[in-house]
Amino acid sequence: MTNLIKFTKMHGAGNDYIYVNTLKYSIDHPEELAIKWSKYHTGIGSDGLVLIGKSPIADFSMRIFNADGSEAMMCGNASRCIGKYLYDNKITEKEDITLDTLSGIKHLHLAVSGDKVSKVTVDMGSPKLEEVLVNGNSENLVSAEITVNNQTYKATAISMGNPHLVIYIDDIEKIDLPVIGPILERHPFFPNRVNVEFAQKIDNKTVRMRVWERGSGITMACGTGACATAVAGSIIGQTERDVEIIMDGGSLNIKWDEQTDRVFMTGEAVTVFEGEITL
Ligand SMILES: N[C@@H](CCC[C@H](N)C(=O)O)C(=O)O
Repeated sequence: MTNLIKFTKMHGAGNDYIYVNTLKYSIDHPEELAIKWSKYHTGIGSDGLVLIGKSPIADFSMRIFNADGSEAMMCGNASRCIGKYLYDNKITEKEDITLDTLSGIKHLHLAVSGDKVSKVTVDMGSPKLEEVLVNGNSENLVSAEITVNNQTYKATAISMGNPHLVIYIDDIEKIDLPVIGPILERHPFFPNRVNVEFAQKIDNKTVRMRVWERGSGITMACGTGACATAVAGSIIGQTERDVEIIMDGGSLNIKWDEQTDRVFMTGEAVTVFEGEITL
């Protein structure tokens, strides 16, 4: 008997995932499917696989698998797309949704135009300084030196529920991301690997950022990475707390609220196509 799974391909600023509603279709080996389906030539093609499910403590749940099959704690772009998926497919009528993730419950606020969601704001919670491992000791990196390929950068490590290494530089075009990204992803400071963002300040409220994602490589955008970039920029005095982060595939507005310490991410969510695939 063939087992046909209905999926939806969606993107947020070009960060593209395959979405499966596990309330209808059960998926019992997502790590393998994320690898197989993410391949552009022999699969569906994506940055990874996202499973939408039920939760005992929130309206819905999200699980996210990178293109290499590793499971991630959080995904900013996927949380926005899930808001659109649920509302556009009439699975919920709510415009405020709680989402159970491996990094806690996230709140989504949907901007609806007609009967479709155009933008989503996600309360990403409070950022933390990510602990890195230096000579066996746990340390924080805030504008601290990290050397790769004989080049020293000033880096800040931030957790947005998942780990990020943010490096502000003067000219982002000078970075050979396909070469340096994988080296930094597996730098000994990060035994569990890390997402890497190179950022260039345009002005106090605008940053150009490129990302090398842990487990997926170069992606067109990264929601948690945009949040980490905004937080790092503010901590090291490069930017204000309300900024536009321009990535290869589009931009996100990130606001780090001074009163609550919470980070709010706002951006688009787009449905690309739907399809069916055999397990
Ligand atoms: N693209 C995502 C983050 C996906 C997970 C990341 N690669 C990790 O392993 O932590 C986003 O939009 O936040």
